[in-house]
Amino acid sequence: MPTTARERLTELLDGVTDPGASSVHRKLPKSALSVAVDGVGPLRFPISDEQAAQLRRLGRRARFGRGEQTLTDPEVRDTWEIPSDLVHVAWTDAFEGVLDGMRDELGLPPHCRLMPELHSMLLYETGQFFVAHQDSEKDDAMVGTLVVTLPSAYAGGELVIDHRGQATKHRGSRVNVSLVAFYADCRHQVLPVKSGNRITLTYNLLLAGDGIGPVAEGPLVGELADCLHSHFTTPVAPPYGGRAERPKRLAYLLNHEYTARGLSWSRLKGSDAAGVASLRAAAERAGCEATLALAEIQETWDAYDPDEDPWYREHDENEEDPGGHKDSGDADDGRYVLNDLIECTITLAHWIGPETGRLEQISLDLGEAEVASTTPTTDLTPYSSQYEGYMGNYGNTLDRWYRRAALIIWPRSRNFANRAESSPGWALDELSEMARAGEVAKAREAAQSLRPFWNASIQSGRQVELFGRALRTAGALDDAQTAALLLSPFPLELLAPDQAPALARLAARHGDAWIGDLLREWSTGWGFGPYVHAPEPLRWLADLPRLCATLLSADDDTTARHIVDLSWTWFMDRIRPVLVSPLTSRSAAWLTAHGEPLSGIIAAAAQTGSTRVLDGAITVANTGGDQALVLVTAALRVVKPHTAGFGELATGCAERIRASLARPPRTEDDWSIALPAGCECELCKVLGAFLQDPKRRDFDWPLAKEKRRHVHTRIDDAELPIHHETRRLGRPYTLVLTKTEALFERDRIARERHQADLAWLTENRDSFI
Ligand SMILES: O=C(O)CCC(=O)C(=O)O
Ligand SMILES: [Fe+2]
Repeated sequence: MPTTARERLTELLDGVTDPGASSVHRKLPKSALSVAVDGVGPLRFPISDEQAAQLRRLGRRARFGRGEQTLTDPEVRDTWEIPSDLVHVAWTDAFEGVLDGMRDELGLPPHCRLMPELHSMLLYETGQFFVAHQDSEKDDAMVGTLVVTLPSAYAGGELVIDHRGQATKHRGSRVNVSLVAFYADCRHQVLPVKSGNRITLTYNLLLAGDGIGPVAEGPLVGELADCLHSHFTTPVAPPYGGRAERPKRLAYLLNHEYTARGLSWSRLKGSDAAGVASLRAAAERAGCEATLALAEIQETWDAYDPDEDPWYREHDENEEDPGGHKDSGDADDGRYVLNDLIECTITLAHWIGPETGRLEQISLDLGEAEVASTTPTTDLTPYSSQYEGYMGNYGNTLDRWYRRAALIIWPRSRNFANRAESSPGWALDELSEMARAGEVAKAREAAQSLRPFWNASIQSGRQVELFGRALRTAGALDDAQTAALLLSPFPLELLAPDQAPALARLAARHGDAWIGDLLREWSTGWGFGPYVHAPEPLRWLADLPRLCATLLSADDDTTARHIVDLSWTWFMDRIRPVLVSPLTSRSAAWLTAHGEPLSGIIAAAAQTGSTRVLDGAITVANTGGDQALVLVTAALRVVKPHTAGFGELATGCAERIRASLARPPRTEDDWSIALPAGCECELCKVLGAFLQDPKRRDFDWPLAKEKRRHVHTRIDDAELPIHHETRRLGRPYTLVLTKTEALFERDRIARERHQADLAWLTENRDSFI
């Protein structure tokens, strides 16, 4: 007994839509067609070995498509293709009738016609084959393929058509013409020919006329409309708790597969035509809108590889081995054993724009309660899959990706909000359009309906492109609260100089508090940890002077100063932990990479007169350790000569380097090393004392495993010039520490670097102002 409206709807559709065949087979007498090939003459049926040999001489190795490419690979496709401009085919009238019969059996509406378009003539000699594949749609109107096998004597070479795990084998004949038509989404293959020659003509089947299915008669449409009504009025609790809400839409997944090119109201395959026609009529009756869409589906299964030894997996304690990570393509997919479906996400990626009628890119995640289908996704073949072996934190998984078409239905009352959620760019343009037409109040009200999902839709969409549109729309709607709503989801680093004037206009209109709040919100997205590699905001900071110059020339000092302030705060939060960590090769490289953003902030601070920032930078340079010196030197190295803001920094920096050089160099017998702060434990006290002692070079230290590990880690993290080794003798083992010559080498290199920096600073003294 179906319980939800969705289940009732699925059952109704399942009951009335005749699934139609996915492939159909006919035999015709050999008199049904005549074929002549230039250079060979008329073919005589059954085709003799001699004529086959003549065809072979005209043939080229057949190619096949993969994605955008056309390839030859005899491992995939081993057959000869006779150039189709040499081939002339004449059918008797019987052919028309056969095509109409095939159309009906495939479940296509009676008022349209299948139009065959000769694609190629193929010759399979003994041993030749074509592995499983799906034909590409070579024309927008193409719905399937027709394979005509000409009469000849051969064995093997069966055409195997797969549909939802069911394989149908078709054999040709010595005396008859054999015709097989199938939908373009069926995978098929030609098994190796065991003896003789197999000769086929392949046709693209185009659908002519309006293929929109008939709307079922009787009570069905009314019943479906009732289901839709109850679906949209019954709140559903989310699977992981929370408040029950009414579903916003219903996505009915179609039975056949469609490519972006082939998705069209008038070219639906088999049962889909009738199902969609009835459901669309029901949507109309229930006051709903409907359109066709393409969904990306990802399933994650708890799965295992029966060939993998489970004992080995569970008992493997080898620390060196991070676990068996293995990728596999779909060819391997079938060998895994599936346990539970852990997760399934369905995202709409394209739809036929309800207004434009054209395929548009969208991005919208569907909830479980928003999806219905008569064909379970597991019956289909994934277009890609990946097996992930045991990774330590949870078991093995098999990910599978599918593409499915869907009819999306939503209540007309939610038209604006629903479409906006799938396509935020459309929503922004639509709001601007309303405002331009003088309907500003209506536009503001519509904008309010975006609130529940606006952040999420913008963050999953193409933000760069949407940002400019959001600024324009916020201007057109001319209301502080609405503008804040529309703009809040964006990150600050999207703000480019050419958008600065639009932002300055909004700031002037809505006031200092408004722009302050907005900028603060934009900058909270910058929550990166100190070692996360995040080049985008850094590049944006380096370019800050250009942005500020544009704002200043638009007379917006306040916004410019706010931005410099927020940038400095963010930058310092990011840099602070590294300034107090040991200076290692890794942290030095990281700090150097921050020189350019720092110079951007300082130059912008000088432009905007932000003394807090300028003073802050000087304090860091004068009071920070060697780490700060690395950072500030890197910043000075990249500033353009005569950029304001750097004079005092350059002087302070030079003084500190001079002071450091004035200290006497390490003497030959001084082996003392400072252990950086960071741990106060007993072990570190012992380690620190050994390091500090200028006389001691070696230390044999009996220590248990965990303790040895702690000491290693301290030494390695700080890149100290100490060699460490475990002598595996006695209990506990002995950790052998030895100070290395690198200690002196490093000192020498540091002095040389200081000398070079000082010389450079002195030489360029006048360019820092
Ligand atoms: O030769 C056949 O039976 C089928 C050939 C085929 O699958 C193709 O050309 O795509
Ligand atoms: Fe094919």
